[in-house]
Amino acid sequence: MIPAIEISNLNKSIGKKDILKDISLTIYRGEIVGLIGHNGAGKSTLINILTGIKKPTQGSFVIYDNTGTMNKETQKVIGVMPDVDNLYQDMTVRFFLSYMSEIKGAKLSLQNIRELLEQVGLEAKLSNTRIKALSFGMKKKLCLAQALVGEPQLLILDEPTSGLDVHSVLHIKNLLLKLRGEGKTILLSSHNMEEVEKSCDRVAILKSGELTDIGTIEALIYKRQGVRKLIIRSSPVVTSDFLNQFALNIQIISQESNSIVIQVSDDEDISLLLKTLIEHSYKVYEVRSSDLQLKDIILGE
Ligand SMILES: Nc1ncnc2c1ncn2[C@@H]1O[C@H](COP(=O)(O)OP(=O)(O)OP(=O)(O)O)[C@@H](O)[C@H]1O
Repeated sequence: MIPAIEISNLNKSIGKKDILKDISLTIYRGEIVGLIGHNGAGKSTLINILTGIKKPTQGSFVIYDNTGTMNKETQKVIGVMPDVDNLYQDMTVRFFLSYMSEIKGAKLSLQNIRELLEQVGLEAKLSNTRIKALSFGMKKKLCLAQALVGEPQLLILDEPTSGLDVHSVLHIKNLLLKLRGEGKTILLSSHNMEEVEKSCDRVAILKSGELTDIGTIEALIYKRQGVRKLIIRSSPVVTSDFLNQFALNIQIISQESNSIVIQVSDDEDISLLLKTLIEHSYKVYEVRSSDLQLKDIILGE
């Protein structure tokens, strides 16, 4: 695995306030990493440091073999979404994208602009519209289109889907997965835990400026929960006597009037349980995971 971003002992203080505390983190090429944490945890500050908007107080980082500050080489490698408020409101969409591509040393044809807009889910006919006439969601997609100018190897995206409708969120998620398939690296911050669960390979958790954990979602959940749990709703409800009678290697953790929560360590045990229930004319209405989700992890932080 080759690193795309290597952050070493990064600190950021403003006045007497420590905003980022000793962050060390490696993001590998070709992965999507989600940066999550409460409001004020330091996500935007970290992203702003990596994208050259803010300077760290201490520590260093390497992006695609370029150390520290944003130079021309790094700029070519990174695609960054600007803040919606920083868009040039009087420019047309087309002029804005051409202008931004020139800054990056890329040249966009009208066809390239149309393709970029379509990629982010904007209609190509919007290319002659002034930015101030776009809705918030459209502006947000334009910001993403700008990040994609020049086909950068690394995308650093601060809340790319906040404020977007469900279709657009899905569209952007699929776009990010497609880009990852092409070998791009993506670091994104988000409060949308479902989006993070569905698109990120690993998740980094920031809490009050500290990196408290990083790993795959499964690893983060397993670390906190330790075991796999399933809810089974059936008629009649399954009892421990039933499990003992058939020597099923399953432990009941809790029981409701119409369902049980079981702890399992092997998929085969689930299969055997369901088979036994059906053979004994049990009606199984629902089998679902009661595993923690990312939102539970954040709530527990
Ligand atoms: N210019 C500044 N001066 C003083 N404090 C600041 C400044 N910018 C950010 N902070 C503080 O730094 C901390 C981290 O802010 P940051 O915007 O990085 O958090 P975040 O995790 O992105 O939050 P959110 O999820 O709300 O966007 C907050 O406590 C914030 O008040």
